[in-house]
Amino acid sequence: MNQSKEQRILNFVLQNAVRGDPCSVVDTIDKYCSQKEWAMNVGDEKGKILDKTVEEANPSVALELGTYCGYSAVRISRLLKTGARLLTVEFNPEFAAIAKQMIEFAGVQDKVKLLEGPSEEIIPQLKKKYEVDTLDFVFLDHWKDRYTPDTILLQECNLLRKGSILLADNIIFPGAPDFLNYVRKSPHFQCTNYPSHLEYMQVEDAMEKAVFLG
Ligand SMILES: COCc1ccccc1-c1cc(O)c2[nH]cnc(=O)c2c1
Ligand SMILES: [Mg+2]
Repeated sequence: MNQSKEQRILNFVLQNAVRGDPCSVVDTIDKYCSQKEWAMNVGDEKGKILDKTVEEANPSVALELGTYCGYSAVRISRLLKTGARLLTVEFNPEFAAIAKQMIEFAGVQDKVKLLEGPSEEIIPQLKKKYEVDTLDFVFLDHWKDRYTPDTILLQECNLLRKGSILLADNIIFPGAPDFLNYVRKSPHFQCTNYPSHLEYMQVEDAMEKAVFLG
């Protein structure tokens, strides 16, 4: 049975990156996906915006929606302070299996908890099942049509606190117009747009930061 693209990405990392070195894993995925096969990792250009936002948030508890191969989970967790943790949600079981191995190879498994299932089912479980009080940082990088309902759900579940930082990928491409509308019109969010490019391409994209005001 021939391999998936995601399996090929993982294999390239296992053979070329340094075990236990998150930066080497991130750089190796970028090398493969810019030179051999495009894949929907946030990439290095938008990754630098992600890094800055994570450093600004300095989260004790972070949530990622959309793990894919684990690129941004490794990228985020490498910046977390001692004792801080990242919960990352992936709906696709094949992607989750790849990401689990990627996270373990990078050596960040003690900081990252991979939750497999639909975000709309997992978000309401975060407080009781995963012992979350509130989220300091949320990276939205899953299905664009879930950005708005999941942002509303996070509020309904009292998972945001004054100052919680949301960062959303793919604001332009594939695009999340309803999310942009929602957060920019809401009195509960202070928004900032970060123009960038689609990963590994010379196509316009952007990220949107939305700080919850309480
Ligand atoms: C499956 O489409 C892949 C694709 C094709 C063309 C342009 C953009 C994308 C794209 C890029 C991303 O960063 C993404 N991030 C998260 N969930 C996505 O579905 C996603 C899609
Ligand atoms: Mg994306």
